[in-house]
Amino acid sequence: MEKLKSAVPEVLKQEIWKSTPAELPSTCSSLLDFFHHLPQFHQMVKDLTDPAMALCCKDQSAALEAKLKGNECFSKGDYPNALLSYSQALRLAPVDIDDMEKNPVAVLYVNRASALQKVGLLLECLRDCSRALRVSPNYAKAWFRRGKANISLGKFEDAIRDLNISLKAEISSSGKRQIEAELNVALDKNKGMGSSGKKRNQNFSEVPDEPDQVKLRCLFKKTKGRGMFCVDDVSEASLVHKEDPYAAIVLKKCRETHCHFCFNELPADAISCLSCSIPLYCSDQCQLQAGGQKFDRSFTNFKALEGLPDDLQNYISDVVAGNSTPETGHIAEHRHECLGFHWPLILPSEVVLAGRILVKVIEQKKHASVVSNLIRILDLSHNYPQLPPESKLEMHIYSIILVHCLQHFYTTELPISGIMISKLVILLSQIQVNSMAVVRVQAPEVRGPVYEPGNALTSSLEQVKVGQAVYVAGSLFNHSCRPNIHAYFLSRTLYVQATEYILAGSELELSYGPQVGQWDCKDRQQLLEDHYSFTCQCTGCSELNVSDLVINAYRCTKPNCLGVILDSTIARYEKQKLKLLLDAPAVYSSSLHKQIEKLKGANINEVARCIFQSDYKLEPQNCLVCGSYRDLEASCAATSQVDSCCKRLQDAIASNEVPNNILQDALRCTDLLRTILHPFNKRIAEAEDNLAQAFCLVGELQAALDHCKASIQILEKLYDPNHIAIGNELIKLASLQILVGDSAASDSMSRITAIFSRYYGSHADDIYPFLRHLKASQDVDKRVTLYPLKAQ
Ligand SMILES: C[S@@+](CC[C@H](N)C(=O)[O-])C[C@H]1O[C@@H](n2cnc3c(N)ncnc32)[C@H](O)[C@@H]1O
Repeated sequence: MEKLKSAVPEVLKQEIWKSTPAELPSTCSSLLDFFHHLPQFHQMVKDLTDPAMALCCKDQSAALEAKLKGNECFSKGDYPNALLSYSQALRLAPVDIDDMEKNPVAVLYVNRASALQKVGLLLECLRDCSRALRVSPNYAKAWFRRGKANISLGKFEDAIRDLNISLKAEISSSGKRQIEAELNVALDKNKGMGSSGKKRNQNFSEVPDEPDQVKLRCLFKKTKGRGMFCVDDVSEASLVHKEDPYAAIVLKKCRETHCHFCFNELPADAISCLSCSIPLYCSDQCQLQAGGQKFDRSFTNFKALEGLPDDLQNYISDVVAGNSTPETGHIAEHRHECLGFHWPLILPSEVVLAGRILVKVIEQKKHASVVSNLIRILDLSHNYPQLPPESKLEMHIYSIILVHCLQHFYTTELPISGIMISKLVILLSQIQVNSMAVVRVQAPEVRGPVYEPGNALTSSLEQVKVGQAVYVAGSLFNHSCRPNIHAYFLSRTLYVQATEYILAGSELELSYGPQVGQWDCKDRQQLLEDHYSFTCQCTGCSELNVSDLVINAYRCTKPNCLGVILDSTIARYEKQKLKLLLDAPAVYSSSLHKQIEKLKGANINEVARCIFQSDYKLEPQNCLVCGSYRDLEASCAATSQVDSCCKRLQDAIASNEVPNNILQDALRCTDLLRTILHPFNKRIAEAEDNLAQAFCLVGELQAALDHCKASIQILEKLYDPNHIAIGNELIKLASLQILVGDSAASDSMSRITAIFSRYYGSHADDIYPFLRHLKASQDVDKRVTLYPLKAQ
């Protein structure tokens, strides 16, 4: 990339840097023309698309090597490593579905199934046996292993069928004896079980009914462009929108850990793409959806299995067919990335995502051209004019490279022209503004019962980004730092839920990241400018709110005064909000009144009063209530010393070892912070939270509980008390209360349940499985804890 960039002549670079969307066809044509005459460019495209050089090809000898390593580990009883080696071998092994007798892939699946059975993963073992049988339906060992797994799962009737088929397929007499012995076990157990032996796989959890979605209307407003508005009143916790992505891609850092189609965590029996060694999937269904290929084996009587009764023939057909049914009209998103090309491995995710969108448009093309379809289908906003010059140049270059890579798959359907490239440049900037990060909750480790110390979780619940996706309708929700809706993901489906009662005709606004209570106005605005190139016009950034006044404020020097002292940058932002309010004469009186009422409603009247008493003068360094002066330079220097002490405590917590001197220092520093910062400053909440974790680790649970409460009390001033951030903190509190046997735990649990269902509806327990553990822990007999306890 850098080489191509530096090869571009200065004059052309300047043109591109300054280009507007209208000038794109011309700048794209010029760059395209320049690259067509540049040998370096042709070499780069060749390297990215030459199957002979591909890093992603299947490799028989590497697969064999991994298999042998797996066998070695297995024979030594090292089953976890055997599992890893067999998985690696499966990823690399070419799939030759014509070789049915002793197919190496089928052998690998059975080997992995054996390792899975050894580590107790029976369902995974069963699935791998079925996969082996899809490749080689008369593979006696696979039926045998399947039968054994079914016995362990208590599914004796299935086990008897598997073993009978295995017996028929097996040719050696020693093999037959082994199968017969296992068959006798299954028959005995089935007799003993009576009707319960008929049990089928009950692994599928019931999907709760989803309520009807709310009626939405897309309207245009001068400040934010198009946005989504509700037609009727929307009650709290209603599902307002649900959508599958137009296109999606797993993030590079999650390639080895999450399914490339649904983005769920990969199970131990993950499978790979049939044609290349890059994507990994959690199931046959995801593999099929993404790759569009399937072991297409309609079962016809195989010689070895001839003469079996009809019911067993049907059973074989069921197992061999699997449960993958391709949807009609489905477009496989990975197919074009897969013929030995390795550009999808090298190019940035958003460029590969643009490729997936373009391919979908090509595949959906009915009568119109690709270019006009691209505009019609993806009528999304973009930020091209606001992009930094270097990004404009990079988008030009990546668009040209992408179109050339795609041409190896689509030759005639994809014309390479300045216009085509210009549409791709716009598509890349649309992706930047409109794509959503698909997130998953990082599951905390749930440890054993509370009376078996050494169990732990104090850290906050983290959301990790696993994918990037474009939702066409979902892109029309604007941002607010005080959102009234919340987005979450199940698999790759977007769900949007109302977090409060919303009046008919109101705009439904999501948070693109920063929220009131999390950061101050200046930091929120900065992030939105940097990532999305817009100046936020939401109510959180244009109306006064207590949180923004106190979150980073200093304490008044006068004893007992709760007024805030702001530094000059924050004061500037808050003054701006006041100015907006005072400059709007028509709404002045009612709007000001409403805002002041809201501030009072926050139940910290002392802070709210500062707005009245300052005569609308928000002077930095002076208390907004009494005017007392604070030297902010000295205060800043004092708090930065505190920072290093907090850092030492955090490091100690991370190492699970908190020496007493570090804990005592942290206590002193937190006291010092209280003398400098406003009592509702977020840094005090963070210090209290660290102390809670540290006290927990040293086994002083009551002290931990007190600091945890102190932290939550501050956060409740910064956020709405029903905000999910408070819900997350309450989880820590509840787990501590349960540990010390505090009866207030049940109140905390009720609040947690209410908050999580506002944000996640009936999916809360599925997304946060530890909520179930926490609920179970209320029952003394089953107590578990999520909080870290003193190590034994
Ligand atoms: C994902 S799109 C939302 C739909 C967009 N308004 C449209 O007309 O297509 C994001 C863009 O909407 C605008 N936007 C969203 N929230 C905004 C806000 N709070 N203040 C100002 N502009 C906003 C910005 O132009 C941003 O780049």
